[in-house]
Amino acid sequence: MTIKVGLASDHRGVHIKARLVQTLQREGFEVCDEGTDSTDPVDYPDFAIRVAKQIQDGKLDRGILICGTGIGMAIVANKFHGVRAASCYDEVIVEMSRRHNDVNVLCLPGDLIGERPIDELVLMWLRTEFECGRHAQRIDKITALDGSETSNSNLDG
Ligand SMILES: O=C(CO)[C@H](O)[C@H](O)COP(=O)(O)O
Repeated sequence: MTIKVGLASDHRGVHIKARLVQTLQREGFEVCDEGTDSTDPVDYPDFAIRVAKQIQDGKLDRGILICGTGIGMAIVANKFHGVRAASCYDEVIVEMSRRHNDVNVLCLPGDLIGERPIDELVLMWLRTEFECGRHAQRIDKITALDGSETSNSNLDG
């Protein structure tokens, strides 16, 4: 089954996004490019929302968001149910984000990652499986927090 991947960036990640769109299409992924498409300054929440909402709604399997640090994108994306977003770029952290945390939205720091082998890093992330096992019950506890912001007995201790 073809994996559907949504990508979005702000002005600081637009060049990396353009490169990744081409790489992922070449590698056989179904790619949904949600902008931005120029280096004109934009607000990263507007673009994180476009991808995170589709993950929440089951229309995309994975998301890749790029801003200067990856942090703002991750903060926004994690507001959406079922989204597990993390800002990472180191090879070990990127791999672990899949194996232990089942991260489904990879947030990249465009300001830092320009010289790194970004294609290999992202392809590795897309192809690394969640280990399940003991990690699955932890993900279940995270998922249980979705929608329970106002009366959350899970946070009482
Ligand atoms: O990294 C980011 C958010 O986490 C943004 O890319 C960054 O804050 C944008 O800053 P500026 O408007 O100065 O380009």
